[in-house]
Amino acid sequence: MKAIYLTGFMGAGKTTIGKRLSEALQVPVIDTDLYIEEKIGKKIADIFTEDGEQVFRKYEREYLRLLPNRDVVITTGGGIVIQEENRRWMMNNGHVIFLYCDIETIFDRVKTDPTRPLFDAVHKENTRRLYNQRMSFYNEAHFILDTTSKSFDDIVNSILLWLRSEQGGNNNY
Ligand SMILES: Nc1ncnc2c1ncn2[C@@H]1O[C@H](COP(=O)(O)OP(=O)(O)OP(=O)(O)O)[C@@H](O)[C@H]1O
Ligand SMILES: O=C(O)C1=C[C@@H](O)[C@@H](O)[C@H](O)C1
Ligand SMILES: [Mg+2]
Repeated sequence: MKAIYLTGFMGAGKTTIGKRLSEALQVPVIDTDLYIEEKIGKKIADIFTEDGEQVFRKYEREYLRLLPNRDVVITTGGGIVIQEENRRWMMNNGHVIFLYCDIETIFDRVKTDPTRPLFDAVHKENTRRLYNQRMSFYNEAHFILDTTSKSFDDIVNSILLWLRSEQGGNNNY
């Protein structure tokens, strides 16, 4: 099976769905944010404050290429799609699945959280702007799934059905 890249805005459910999907498919899951934190030995929030967003984006771009591209679920950072070369890499190397979620639902899901430096739950207009700016990038996916009012089980089942159709109807993904 080609790698599955789960994309979407902060709070869209990438980590939660990625874990369940990896269990269903019996392949490992790798989270790009956690991978960077382990390799650099710093929390994302500290990379942003100490080194700046551009340095984080460089790590994101470089490490994406080092990850396996078969038999794996990769849950990506919410901003991975802003770099064109990342979008191209993922589209060429795996199944890109965009977990869409309405922004107001995202505000309900994600409260103020210091681990997400770009998520501003106080000045919501900043977060809405970021969300709108990125939408066309997220939409460049192989499969777009609206998760807004769906349960975790429904989301995972929809992805499995789509994967099966991509593989010509067999279950070997
Ligand atoms: N479909 C859903 N229904 C209800 N709650 C959800 C759904 N998807 C995600 N959530 C909740 O929203 C929160 C954020 O989910 P999660 O951490 O999986 O998102 P994420 O896309 O990985 O976010 P980030 O980009 O910030 O890492 C969690 O508390 C999760 O339980
Ligand atoms: O949406 C974003 O730009 C980000 C999302 C997180 O997953 C982290 O990758 C980081 O906080 C940046
Ligand atoms: Mg996550």
